[in-house]
Amino acid sequence: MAETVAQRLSSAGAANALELRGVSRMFGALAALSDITMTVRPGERRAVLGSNGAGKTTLFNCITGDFLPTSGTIRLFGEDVTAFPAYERIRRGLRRTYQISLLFGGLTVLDNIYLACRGVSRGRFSLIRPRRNDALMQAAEELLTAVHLTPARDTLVAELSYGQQRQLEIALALAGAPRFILFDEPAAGLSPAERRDLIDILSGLPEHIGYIIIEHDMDVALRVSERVTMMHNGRIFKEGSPEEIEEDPEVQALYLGGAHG
Ligand SMILES: Nc1ncnc2c1ncn2[C@@H]1O[C@H](COP(=O)(O)OP(=O)(O)OP(=O)(O)O)[C@@H](O)[C@H]1O
Repeated sequence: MAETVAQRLSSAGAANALELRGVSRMFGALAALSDITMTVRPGERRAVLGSNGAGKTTLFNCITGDFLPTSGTIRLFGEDVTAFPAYERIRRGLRRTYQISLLFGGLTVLDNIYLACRGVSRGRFSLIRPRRNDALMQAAEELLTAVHLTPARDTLVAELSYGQQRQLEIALALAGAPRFILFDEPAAGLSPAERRDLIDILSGLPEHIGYIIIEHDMDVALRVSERVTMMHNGRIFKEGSPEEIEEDPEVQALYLGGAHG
C-alpha cells in the first residue's frame, strides 16, 4: 500500500502532531475523560466516534485549551502545551470548528474569510479598505475556492444556505496556515448532496494539514479518515483503520447498532 503523508512525515522524524498522555477531565464526580492516551501524526486524518456523552467534545476542549485537563499531558508538534491558553495553541497552528455557527451574518462570504485571515496574521489591524492585490485578500480568494464557495463570494452570509455556512466555517478554520484542525460534527444538518461536497472539501485539503473529525455520520467519518478512535464513557474503547472499525463486532453492537444519537 502507498505510504501516506502522515507515514512519510513520521519516518522523516517529525514529532507527532498531537500526543495525549493519560488525559483525564473531571466535572465534579463525573469523569468526562479518563486516562486518554493517543497520538496523531503530522498530516494524519483521524475520526473520533462515540455515542452521546462519550467525551468527544471534552476531548476537543482539552486539546484547544478551552478546558484544562484535570491530569495528564498534551503535546502539540512535540511541545508540551498542557497549560497553554487557547491563543498560544492557535499561534502554533491549531484550529477548530464549532457545532454552533460563529459567523458575521451582515458581511459577505469573502469579507468573513478576509477578516479571519487578518485575525490570525501578525500585521496590525486596519480599518482601511483592503486593495485587491493585498496578499491576505489573495489568501482569502484561495480559501473561497478550497471550500467550493466561489459562486457565493459576494453573498451576505445571512443569505447563505445552512450547508454553505458550514463550508464557510471550514474556510475560517483554514485561515492563517493551520497545521492541525479539529472539526466538530461538520456534517450535522447537511443534505446528502452537501455531505458529498463536504467529503470532497476535506479530501482535497493540503496533505500536510492533519485533522481530527468528530462525526456521527459514519459514511462521512469513515471516508475522510485514515484511522478511527472509538470512545465510550470517557475512555478509548477501540482504535483501528476505518475498515477494521466498520467490521468490528463490538463496535457494531455498541455503536452501529443504533445506540448513537
Ligand atoms: N461543562 C460541563 N459541565 C459538566 N459536565 C459536562 C460539561 N461538559 C461535558 N460534561 C459531561 O461530560 C460528559 C461528556 O460530554 P461531551 O460533551 O464531551 O460528550 P460528547 O461525546 O461530545 O457528546 P455529544 O455527541 O452529545 O456531543 C457528559 O456526561 C457531559 O454531560
